[in-house]
Amino acid sequence: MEPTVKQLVTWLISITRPVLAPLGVSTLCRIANQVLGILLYVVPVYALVAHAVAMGAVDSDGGANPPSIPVVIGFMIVAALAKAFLRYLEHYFGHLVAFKALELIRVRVFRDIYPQAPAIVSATGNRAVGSGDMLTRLTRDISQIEVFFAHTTAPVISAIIVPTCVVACVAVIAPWQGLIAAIILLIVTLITIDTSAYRFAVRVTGRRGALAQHITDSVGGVAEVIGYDAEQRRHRELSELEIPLQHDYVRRSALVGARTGAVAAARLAVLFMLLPATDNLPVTVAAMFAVLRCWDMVNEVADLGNHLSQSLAAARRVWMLSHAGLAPTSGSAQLAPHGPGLSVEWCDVSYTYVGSPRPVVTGVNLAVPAGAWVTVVGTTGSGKSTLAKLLLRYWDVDDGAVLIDGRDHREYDLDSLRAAVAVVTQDIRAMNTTVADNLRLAQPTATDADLLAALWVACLDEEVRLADPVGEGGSALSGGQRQRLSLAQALLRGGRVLVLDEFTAHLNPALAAEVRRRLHAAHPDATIIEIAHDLDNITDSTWVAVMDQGRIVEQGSPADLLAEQGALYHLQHRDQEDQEKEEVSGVSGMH
Ligand SMILES: Nc1ncnc2c1ncn2[C@@H]1O[C@H](COP(=O)(O)OP(=O)(O)OP(=O)(O)O)[C@@H](O)[C@H]1O
Repeated sequence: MEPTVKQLVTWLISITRPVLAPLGVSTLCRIANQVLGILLYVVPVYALVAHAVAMGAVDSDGGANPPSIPVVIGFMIVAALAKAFLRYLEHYFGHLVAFKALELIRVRVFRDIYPQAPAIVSATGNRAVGSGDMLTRLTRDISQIEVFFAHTTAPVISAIIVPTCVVACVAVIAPWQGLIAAIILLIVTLITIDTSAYRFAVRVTGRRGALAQHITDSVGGVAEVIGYDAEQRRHRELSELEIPLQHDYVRRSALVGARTGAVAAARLAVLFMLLPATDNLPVTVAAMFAVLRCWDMVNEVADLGNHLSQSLAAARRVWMLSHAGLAPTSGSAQLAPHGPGLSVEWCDVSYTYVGSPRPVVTGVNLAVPAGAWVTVVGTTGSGKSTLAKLLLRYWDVDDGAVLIDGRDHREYDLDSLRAAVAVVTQDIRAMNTTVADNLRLAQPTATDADLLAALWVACLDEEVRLADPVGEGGSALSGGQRQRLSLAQALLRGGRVLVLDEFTAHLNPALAAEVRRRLHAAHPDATIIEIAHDLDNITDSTWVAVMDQGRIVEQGSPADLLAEQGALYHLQHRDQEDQEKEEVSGVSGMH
C-alpha cells in the first residue's frame, strides 16, 4: 500500500507529538530571529539614506528626518545580541526535537516490525523487503526523517509568516511597494515550487535500497562469490544498479541549476521595477532590502523542499515497513511455557505463500498427541517446514486451523505461544558472542547449571565451554555444533512442544542417536515434532506422516507403514540407494 504525503505527515506528527511543543518554541525563535535579521538590514539602510537626503547628497521628497546615528548603532548592538541568543535557542530546541523525534520514530518502528518477524524478511511480492534493504530503512532512512523536524518545519513556517508580515508592513507604509513586494515574492515562490522533487526522492531512495541489498548479499555470500569466481560479475551488477542513480542525479542537478538561474534573473528584473515605485527614497531602499531578505528566505525553502522530499521519501519507505500488515493478531489466552507436552493438531490446513502460483500445503490433517514423538517426512519442497512455520504463526493458515491443547492457536497470546513451542530450524544463525550469551537469548534467567544441562542433552558439553566465542553467525562452530547449540537453546526455552527441523542433519549416525537418546531421557513428557530427510531413525517415532506436494499421503506407526510398503517404504529405499551411491562415489565425507 502506498501512503499519500498527507498520510505520511500525519503519521510522523502522531508519533512525535511529545516534541511538538519544543518544535513550536524553535519556530518562534526562528521567526523572531529573522525579523531581527531584517531590521538589522533595514534600519541602518534607512538611516544612511535618510542622512544622505538630509545632507542633500541625494534628492527625495520624503525622509529628510534622519534618526540619530548613536541610537541606530545602539539598536544594532542590542538586536545583534538578541539575534544571536535567539539563534542559539532555535538550534537548541531544533536539535532537541530532532534527536527526540528520531528516538520516538525508532522505538515505534521497531515495535511495529518485531511482531511481523520473521515474515517481514521472507515476504514475497510487493511486500518483499530484503535484509539489506531493511537495514537501510532502519538506519539511513530513519535518520533522514530527522530533516523533516530539525530543518524543515520551522524554516517553512517562518518563510510563510515572516515575508507575509514584511509585505503587510511595507503595504501600510507604502502601498505601491507593498503590492510590488507581494508580486515579487509570489513569483519567486512559484518558480521555486517543485512538485517533481518528491517523485525524484522516492525513485532515488528505492534505487539506494536495491544497491544496499546487493552489497549485503555480496558480503553475506562472500564465500560463494569468491568460490564461484563471481567478483567481476557482482561488480558489474553493482555498476548497473549505480548508473541509473547517476543519471537521476545529473538530470536533477540540471533542473535545479536552471531554476536557480531563473530566480536570479527574476530578482534583477524585479529590483529595477521596484526602484521607481515611490518618490520617498529612504523608504524605497528600506523596502527593497526587506523584500530581498524575505526573498532569500523563500529561496532557502526551495532547497529545503528538496531535503523535505528526500525526508518524506525516506519516511515512505519506513512507513511501508511499519504498515506491511504481516503481524498476526495476538489472542488473549495464555499458555504456560513450562509443563508437560501439549497436543498439536493441524485440521484441514491449507496455505499459499503470497505470490506463489499454487498452495504449498493443502488439506493437511495431522494429530500429534501430548508427549508423542511424531516425524514428518517427504520429498524436498513438499511443505514440511511450512507446517512448522504455520504452527508458530510466522504466517496464518488460509484455511483450516491449528489446534494446541485442543484450542485454535490464534486464540493464544502470541508471546506465550512462542514460549511454549520451541523450534530448531534448518537455518541457524548464532549471535556473535559467547556460547552462554547465545543460550541465554532463549532463557535470560537460566543459571550456568541450566545451560550446562542443556548442552549435555545436545552432546555439546564436552566440545564447547560457556565462555567460548562462537564467531560471526556461529562461524567458529561446525555446522553440527551450531545445530546442537540451537537445540540447547530450544530446550532452555521450556519447549512443551519441540519442533526439530532436520536437527541431526549435520551429525554422524552415532552422535545423532546419542542426542536422540538424551533428549528422550531428559524430556520424556515433551511433544516432539521432527521434520526429517534422514529416515535411519524413523523407528524411534510413535507416528510418521509422509508429505508429497503439500499433502499428507500416508500416516501411521512406522512399523505399520513400512510393512504396507507404501510411500514411507519407497522413500526409505530411495534414501538407502542414494546413500549407497554416495558411498560408492566416495563423496560421503559429511558423515
Ligand atoms: N517464504 C516463502 N515464500 C514463498 N515460497 C516459499 C517460502 N518458503 C517456502 N516456500 C516454498 O514452499 C514450498 C515448500 O517449502 P518447505 O520449506 O515447506 O518445504 P520442505 O518440505 O520443508 O522442504 P525441504 O525438505 O527441502 O526443507 C517450496 O516450494 C518452497 O519453494
